[in-house]
Amino acid sequence: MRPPQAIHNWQMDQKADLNQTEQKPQYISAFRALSGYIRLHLWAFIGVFCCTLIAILSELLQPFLMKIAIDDNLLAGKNDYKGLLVICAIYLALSLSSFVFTYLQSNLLQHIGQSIVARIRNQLFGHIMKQSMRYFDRMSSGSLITHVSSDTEALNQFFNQVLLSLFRDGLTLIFIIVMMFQLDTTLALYCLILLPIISLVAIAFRSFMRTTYQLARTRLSRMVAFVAENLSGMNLIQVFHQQMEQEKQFNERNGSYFKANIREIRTNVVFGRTFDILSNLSIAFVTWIGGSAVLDHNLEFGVLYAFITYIRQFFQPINTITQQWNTLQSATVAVSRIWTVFDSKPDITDRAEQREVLLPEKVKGRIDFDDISFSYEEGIPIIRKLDLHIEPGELIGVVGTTGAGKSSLISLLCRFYDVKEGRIRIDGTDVRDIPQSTLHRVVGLVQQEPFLYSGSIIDNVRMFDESITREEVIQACEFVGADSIIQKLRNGYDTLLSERGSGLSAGERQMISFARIIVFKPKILILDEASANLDSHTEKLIQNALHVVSQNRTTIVIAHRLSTIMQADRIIVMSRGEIVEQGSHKQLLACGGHYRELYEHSQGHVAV
Ligand SMILES: Nc1ncnc2c1ncn2[C@@H]1O[C@H](COP(=O)(O)OP(=O)(O)OP(=O)(O)O)[C@@H](O)[C@H]1O
Repeated sequence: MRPPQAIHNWQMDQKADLNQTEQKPQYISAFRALSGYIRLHLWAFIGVFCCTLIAILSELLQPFLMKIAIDDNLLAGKNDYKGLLVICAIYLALSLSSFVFTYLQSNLLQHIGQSIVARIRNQLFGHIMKQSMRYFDRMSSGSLITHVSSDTEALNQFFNQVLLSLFRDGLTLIFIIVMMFQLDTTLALYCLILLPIISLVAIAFRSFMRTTYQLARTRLSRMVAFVAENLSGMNLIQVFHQQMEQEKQFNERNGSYFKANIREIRTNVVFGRTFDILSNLSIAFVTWIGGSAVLDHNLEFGVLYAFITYIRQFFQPINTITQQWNTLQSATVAVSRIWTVFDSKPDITDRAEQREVLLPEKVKGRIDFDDISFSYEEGIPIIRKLDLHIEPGELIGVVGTTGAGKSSLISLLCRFYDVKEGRIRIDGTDVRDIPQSTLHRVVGLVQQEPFLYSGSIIDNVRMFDESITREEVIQACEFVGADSIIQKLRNGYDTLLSERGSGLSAGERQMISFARIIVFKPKILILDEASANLDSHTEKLIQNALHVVSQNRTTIVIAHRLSTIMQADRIIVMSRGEIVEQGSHKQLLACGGHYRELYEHSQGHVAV
């Protein structure tokens, strides 16, 4: 069976990429989406707020303390050494407090952020797992991986950078302004004149930085997509000697990413330095205005000193908040992308009023396809009015040309999709009335490309179900004849398979799936035969395995080699979603129709 989502992966990745750049951030809905999670950690957030408050106050009181030391002690000529010592001690205590509470605040916020992101990641994965096949036809695996990895990472940055900055820098700004007004209203008002200029510069840079940031991200994702595509098509590249060509294309993409990065860095540096210049201009301005006031004895020197320190501190938070803008934007886009996934509902669900109408151990295995019709897309029929009735224990072979609808028929029986018209019944019960967990215990599937997980052979046969013993697994493998294959592997049953069982041939993987069937004992077995040419030894092993596994089971075999199903009780010949012939091998040969044609092709060693 062809994995449906593989068809348009590349094209869809491109689409996903375009969507990523086109999507506009929607701040309010993003905050609304996250608010439920934030509420769960409300007390911790209040803790962060308090720590931030104490840390900022500790920091901002230091210049004020210096002002007291200068004006009330040093310049007052009191020679109060003890008072000076007390001020120094308080200064140190404030520094310590600032250090401790900044540490607590950022640790607490990191902890909240990581917990929220871990929870969202879990929910997202769980949600994706519940989707039906139609969803995976629409979504590329690449974009789903992006949602679970990069998008949740963007959220992580939101909590650890943006939120931290909004808390800390926002409050710092407010407190600096309050302290300035506290010290001297006139001088504070002069400083506020600077605010519109600072804001204009920040806004101008923000849009410029957004463009350079997005350019760099788009070029990075194009480069990553290129690498991923090349890795998956490596054999093709090597067969066609395309290494040099691909290297050239990679160099181009890498070069343009490099340029975009340099542009982004340059913009950031220019922005940072512009702020430095603005900060120095402000200091010069305040020194001139404040200094004149000091000379005229209208202002105390300590106040001027504190003002200059506050001006220096004033620019830092504005700078940081502006720099966080891009992170805020990508986090907002990530939230809307994640919530689009959360919004999708599986179209195959258990009916609410479902009762356990079918007991898996009591199933006899009768299957009825009652005049079923089906299409993946509206207006393109794949199965048309197909009527087929299979007796318990029957072995049915299904043959037909490529695209005839054989795999689709099986997908409908497994309820990966629902029929458009008609119904499919198992022992008289409509599959839509059978809970999916029961249905999948009744119907066992050995796929054309069986999926093996990273893990040992034992775990792959028992699907990590620890209640199935090692002995049962070994017995099952011996029963289907997979034992001889497994014994040849380096560590026998404990051999660790790499991702998707890539160390084994298609035939060997199918043999392991046969053992799964024995272990899980489904009453109905579907085999989508491996279409790859198998060596005669493995082919014989598979035929023997099929023979033993099909005993006392209703078995449907989608055959790519007629030799597999010549002994079947009945052979169904499909063409364009319809059954065009059915009967035994001999009867169909005698008819001289489609089957005979297929048989003659196969005798000429052409795959069916
Ligand atoms: N997920 C899908 N989305 C849209 N169309 C699909 C999907 N899967 C299959 N099709 C289309 O449905 C038709 C029947 O496909 P199906 O895989 O059932 O044929 P098949 O007889 O099993 O072919 P093969 O022997 O090559 O596996 C084909 O035209 C195919 O392109």
